[in-house]
Amino acid sequence: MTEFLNLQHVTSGYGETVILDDVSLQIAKGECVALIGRNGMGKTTLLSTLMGHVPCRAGTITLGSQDVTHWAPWRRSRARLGLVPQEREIFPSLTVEENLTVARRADGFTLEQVYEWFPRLAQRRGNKGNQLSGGEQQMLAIARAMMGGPELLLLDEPLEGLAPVIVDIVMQALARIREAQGLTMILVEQQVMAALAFAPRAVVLVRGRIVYDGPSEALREDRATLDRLIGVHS
Ligand SMILES: Nc1ncnc2c1ncn2[C@@H]1O[C@H](COP(=O)(O)OP(=O)(O)OP(=O)(O)O)[C@@H](O)[C@H]1O
Repeated sequence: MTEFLNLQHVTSGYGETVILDDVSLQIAKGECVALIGRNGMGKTTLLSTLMGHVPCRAGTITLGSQDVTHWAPWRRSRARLGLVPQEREIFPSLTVEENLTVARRADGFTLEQVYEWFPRLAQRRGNKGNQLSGGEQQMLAIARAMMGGPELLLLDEPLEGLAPVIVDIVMQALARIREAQGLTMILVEQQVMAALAFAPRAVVLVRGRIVYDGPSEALREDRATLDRLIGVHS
């Protein structure tokens, strides 16, 4: 496997508190990984550590051939790390199109391209951020991240609070983006079955440590392990 992202013995946390504890993880270019676990197990902290919003206290993070362990967040974005944050963080007083164009990079994707992935956004292009439904805001958050031309896209609970029909639209768009661009993705999601169906590989965090790293399908079929590690009953 040619590693694209390589975490070696990464430890990070907040103040005195250690959250990620000696995490080692290698992800190849084009891979899609579901990062799952119960509430508070460190999934968002892992994404924040990758983005540089939470400092890495020990260990190393390499992206491509570059050691980014101590890089500032803006430098990591420039190195093509893209984040779709849980809070979406779209600009409420800007239109859809303005939200997208402020995030545009010369070597990122075009408006036409993201509208092709999300036709609903094309229809709403003149609407302000605060006039969008939750699903449209989520589509905009993903589309905006794509305007930056990421090679590694980190998604923090993109399905949270969405109606099932919108979940399908968002997942289909993500699948199209992945296929077309060979994008590497880490998907943090509480909708575990949807995440396991989408991503071929699953990583499970329990109290800041990786306790499972393997095929999603094996985990989907092993309800006892899923229940023990994540608490999935259905
Ligand atoms: N800014 C912060 N300051 C202090 N502690 C924090 C901060 N953010 C998160 N934590 C703590 O870190 C631990 C891991 O939180 P994190 O948000 O990474 O978990 P998670 O797996 O993403 O959970 P969830 O599924 O609920 O979002 C939790 O105990 C949480 O309370």
